[in-house]
Amino acid sequence: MENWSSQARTFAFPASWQYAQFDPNFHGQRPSTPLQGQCQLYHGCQVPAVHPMELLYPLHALTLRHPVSLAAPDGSGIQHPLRPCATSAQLQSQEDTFEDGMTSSSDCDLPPDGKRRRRRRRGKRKRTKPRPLKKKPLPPPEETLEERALWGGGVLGPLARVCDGWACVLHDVHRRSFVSYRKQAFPASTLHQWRQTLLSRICWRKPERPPKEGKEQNAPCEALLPRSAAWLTLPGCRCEYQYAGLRFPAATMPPWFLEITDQVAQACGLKERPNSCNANLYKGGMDNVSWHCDDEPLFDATGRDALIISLSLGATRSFCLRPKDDPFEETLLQLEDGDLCTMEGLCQKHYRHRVPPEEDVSEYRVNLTWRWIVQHDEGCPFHREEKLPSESPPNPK
Ligand SMILES: O=C(O)CCC(=O)C(=O)O
Ligand SMILES: [Fe+2]
Repeated sequence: MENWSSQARTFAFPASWQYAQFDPNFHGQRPSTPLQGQCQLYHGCQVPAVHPMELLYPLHALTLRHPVSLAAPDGSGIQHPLRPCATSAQLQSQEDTFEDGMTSSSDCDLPPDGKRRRRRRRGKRKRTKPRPLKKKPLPPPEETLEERALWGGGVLGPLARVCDGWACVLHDVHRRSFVSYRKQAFPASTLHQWRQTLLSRICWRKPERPPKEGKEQNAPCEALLPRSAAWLTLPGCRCEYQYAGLRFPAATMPPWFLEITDQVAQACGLKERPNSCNANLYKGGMDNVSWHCDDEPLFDATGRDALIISLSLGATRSFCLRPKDDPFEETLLQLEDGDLCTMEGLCQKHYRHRVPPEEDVSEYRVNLTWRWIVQHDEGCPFHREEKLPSESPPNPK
């Protein structure tokens, strides 16, 4: 259990936040630290943010009601762990306000077969103004954890419930979506070494399109992905990872990468090693990943419970999640060096997530997200005609 008073930090709430909502399960107890500002804020209740106010709060995660224009605090000396997600100009941009984040660079643009289709233009002009965010009806309830246990990587989840050191960030039974979070699972020296090795030994790719014919010879290439990435699988697997119209062939996890994988698996209490990992390199604050869900057929994460485990190394970046049916309910997490974070259950079916651009960040960040391939590509030696069966917990004794 976290100690509230020793971890208290000060940050500012801009007036434009309509609500701040704390997940009652997040720390499991009310803060003893007094809150500065015009209203009391307790665990598990919503309060209108009347005016920019300061809170003394040991906060790791926050669920917000839009609009989330995170103004930088202007008072000097205020420590601000919730840094602005973007400049106000960027907040006005399509990226932030599109209903579905379906910008041309969005990673969730692909149909389920993974092939990008050209949309036919019917003489309509390209939309220049963002479509307003819209709340949709709540989807029907998913099976509860009592009705069907959450079973991933050989553990009965959510991880925050069963594994020491983990905190709950999101516990959405209705949408069977859970996010767990763990700090300081590894010593600083290990993190430093992992980061150096990953930076130098992963074959990072940043796909680009060369300038169109007729353009100047040394005109810059167009970046097709706002970050660098790599895709790793267990030895023998040759599944490609396709997203955003791009294809990442499998690189086999080398022994040093398997070592990192196993240490992370141990910190999660896993009984089984994940069989793939998507790696992202953010070379500065403008590298980002837009709203998307990891719904590629390889993982079948919208059809069954899926566990995705993320390790962050280097720069602190914001990680945001919001339900597909309610883009106004946003959960914001600051992922710091060494932080572990999961997405569990049907998170990919019901939520989208992103790492927004942050102008004030200059350091590199490496992020590894381990997953389980359950439907191997046809060209992969592990391919089977039928999908692998869903995991199920052992029979109760
Ligand atoms: O960098 C992150 O924290 C998220 C990466 C992500 O969403 C992905 O690889 O699908
Ligand atoms: Fe993702």
